[in-house]
Amino acid sequence: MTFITVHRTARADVARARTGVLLSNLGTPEGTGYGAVRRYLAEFLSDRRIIEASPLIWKPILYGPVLTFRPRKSGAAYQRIWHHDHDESPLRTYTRDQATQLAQRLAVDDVPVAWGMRYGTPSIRQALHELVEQGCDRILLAPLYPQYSATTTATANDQAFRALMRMRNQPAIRTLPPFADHPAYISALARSIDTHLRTLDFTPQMIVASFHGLPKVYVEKGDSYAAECERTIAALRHAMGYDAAMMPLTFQSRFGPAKWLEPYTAPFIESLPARGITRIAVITPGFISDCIETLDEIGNEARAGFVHAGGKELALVPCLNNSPDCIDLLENLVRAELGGWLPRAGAEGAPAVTPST
Ligand SMILES: C=CC1=C(C)c2cc3[nH]c(cc4nc(cc5[nH]c(cc1n2)c(C)c5CCC(=O)O)C(CCC(=O)O)=C4C)c(C)c3C=C
Ligand SMILES: [Fe+2]
Ligand SMILES: [Fe+2]
Repeated sequence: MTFITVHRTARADVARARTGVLLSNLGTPEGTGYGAVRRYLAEFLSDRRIIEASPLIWKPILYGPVLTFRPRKSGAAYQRIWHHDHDESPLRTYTRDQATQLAQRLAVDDVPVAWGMRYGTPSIRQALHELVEQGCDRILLAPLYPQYSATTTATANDQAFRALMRMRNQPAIRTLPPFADHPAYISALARSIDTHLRTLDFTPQMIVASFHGLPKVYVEKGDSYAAECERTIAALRHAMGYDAAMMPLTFQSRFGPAKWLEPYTAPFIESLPARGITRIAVITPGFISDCIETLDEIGNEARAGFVHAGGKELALVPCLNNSPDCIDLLENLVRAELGGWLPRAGAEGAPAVTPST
């Protein structure tokens, strides 16, 4: 193996002792065109944490029908939700904003914050090197998923450890645990839902909580994701005073022919008008940032299906995104995890950090 020597790595110079935070998220294509979306999907769907099937079986399917047809369909969906002013996806805008604002909160403790994407750019490797180059010898990896899944949290951390494998002087590492029913997450969610519902000119008869789905077999093999979604929704119902009939749990984003977690969001929503439920709100507590899954799959596709089935109103409640509540939450989670690593600025033998060249 070739080791990468990053300039200003920590151990060679203890005077540069510093703690950093790396926020990671899933990733997103560079553009909405066929080529950009194909490159993104090829990287995403080649991850063995995402598709566990043998590559001998999966690769011909991936490089055959999937990467021939899916980029056009997904590209059109990205185009509908694209942040054209910044020429980037919403997930990218919100993740960057979260990192920038969290960095402002942590500047007082001299803790830099970098952000990276599991698929696409900026990569988790780039973000890690950015922190090491700023003299960080202690790094908190913070995958921005409230509920753990091997397909999200674990693969984000794997990617950071792949980059660490190539460093001669590794920083010390901590990872942020999932925060499915953390009181700070539940109260931020409850407050944002409540605030949004007050802006509506109708009272929803039901608040559907739609989470990203997962193949059932992954859960049967031990992925704790489904149990974590249950924990989120139980805590949220409790906090908001709703029962399961008023706030049902559903799963979206099924991909491929296998069985995924049920009930599926789209058919569930489409069944409601026949039961006299024509005015609903949808929340997506498996995402802290709006993305193609929330804005297009729910905000466009599910809404169209609901209206087609006789529904009158569907209000999509925004994710926490770059709201002050979201930054408060991230600061709260991160500071709790940095216990014992802060404060070090001004500690004896730890002079101020001044990156050298
Ligand atoms: C094919 C299998 C997939 C698994 C397993 C999966 C798990 C999973 N994903 C998220 C969060 C997000 N997924 C997003 C997009 C997305 N997801 C899949 C497939 C799987 N996800 C695909 C193919 C795509 C791309 C879009 C599309 O073509 O439909 C996103 C949004 C990214 C964006 O740029 O907006 C997020 C976020 C979770 C939480 C999860 C398991 C729990
Ligand atoms: Fe996904
Ligand atoms: Fe989707």
